[in-house]
Amino acid sequence: MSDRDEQYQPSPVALGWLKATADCFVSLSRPIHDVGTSTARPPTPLHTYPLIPMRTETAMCPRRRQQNSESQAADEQAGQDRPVRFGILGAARIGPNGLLKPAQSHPEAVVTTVACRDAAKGARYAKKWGIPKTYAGPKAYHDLIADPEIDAVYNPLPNGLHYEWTLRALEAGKHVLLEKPITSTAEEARQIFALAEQKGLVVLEAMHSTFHPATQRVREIVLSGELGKVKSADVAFTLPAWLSQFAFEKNDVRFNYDLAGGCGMDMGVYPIAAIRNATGLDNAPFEVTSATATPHPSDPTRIDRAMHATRTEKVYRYADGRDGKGWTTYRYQLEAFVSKIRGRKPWVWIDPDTSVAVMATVEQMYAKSGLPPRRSVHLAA
Ligand SMILES: NC(=O)C1=CN([C@@H]2O[C@H](COP(=O)(O)OP(=O)(O)OC[C@H]3O[C@@H](n4cnc5c(N)ncnc54)[C@H](OP(=O)(O)O)[C@@H]3O)[C@@H](O)[C@H]2O)C=CC1
Ligand SMILES: O=C1OC[C@@H](O)[C@H](O)[C@H]1O
Repeated sequence: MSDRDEQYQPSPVALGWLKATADCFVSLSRPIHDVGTSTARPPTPLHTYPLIPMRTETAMCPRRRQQNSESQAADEQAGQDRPVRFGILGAARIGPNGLLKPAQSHPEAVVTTVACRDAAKGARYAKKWGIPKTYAGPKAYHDLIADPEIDAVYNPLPNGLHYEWTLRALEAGKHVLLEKPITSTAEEARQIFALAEQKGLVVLEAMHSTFHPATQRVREIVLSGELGKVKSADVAFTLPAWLSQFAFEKNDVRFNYDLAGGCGMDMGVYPIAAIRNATGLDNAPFEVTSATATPHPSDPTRIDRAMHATRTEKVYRYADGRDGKGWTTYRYQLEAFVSKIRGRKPWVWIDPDTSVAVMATVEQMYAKSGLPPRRSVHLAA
């Protein structure tokens, strides 16, 4: 086993995630006996970046000194000499896992601000997570987006608000880490990426599962052809009903049609993204030939709940015994997002066309199932 191999051995944590949430079953023409080890090199939780770029200023000639102070000024202007400053739109439940905890171990990311419509809730959230600045009230989201001391916005609003608030953030010159599902329609996703490109800003759909090394390893194995050609693929994401009642409130945003809820939106995007990723069909048009929705009792003609399939996967371990101490998918995702903002090449990236393609598949799924299309909404404030 080479040094490179030791860097990466998928962990049981990763496979636990795959088993519990998104089983990806790719049927290959040869049986899986031994899938080998990764040739790719994911970022390791052990590496660090210098926070402040090192500058040595010994006896410089005046010309050099001038150039140096110019480039220093440019760096400062671009904010390259300090961490990316994040603001969160809404005191959302996903905030801690999605950004706050990953940022604690990322030397180039800091969450400085949260905006919450309710002042007391916002203050509790800020205190609990050590966020120095809070905006509250009906203009809170506007205030956060207009804040010149924020470089990137994390948008974990309900699905139906993803589109509007991401466009607003981009218009204000902020990079956006945007929760899944990216938007309510594929066309909205296209518009978001078009605006980001026009403004030279980074938008990433927070499809965190894509960023785990185990996910990338599955892709690598399948695409290498070492196990033969793909014959079929079967992916499912399930949440046990007994857990659902603890995880979600009765009026949860997931079950709210007016906020673009529904299981296909909330959980369906993961299997669609996983199957695209594992088979390398990232942006290929998929034809949804049939879809059947199980109605949700709260809104049976518009909201769907889940069906599921299961699959057991082989268990992998870190060669160096780092079991359980590796990064979460969200942390790998933040690594990629910050790298992109800083002009480095992220180890894994989600192509805008892939996010659009996933959304197009979701749209087709709803159309085939007979449920109405999801729509984005505008916040009154
Ligand atoms: N990547 C992942 O693993 C996960 C991603 N998600 C995604 O994150 C998003 C939010 O999910 P979750 O954190 O569970 O949701 P929450 O209900 O906890 O948070 C949503 C936030 O949206 C704000 N909001 C603004 N307008 C409304 C409105 N009309 N009704 C309700 N809330 C509103 C609220 O902010 P305020 O504080 O201002 O009241 C609230 O905190 C979804 O898009 C979901 O798909 C969710 C869970 C996991
Ligand atoms: O990862 C997740 O797990 C449960 C879902 O309801 C949630 O929104 C999703 O992103």
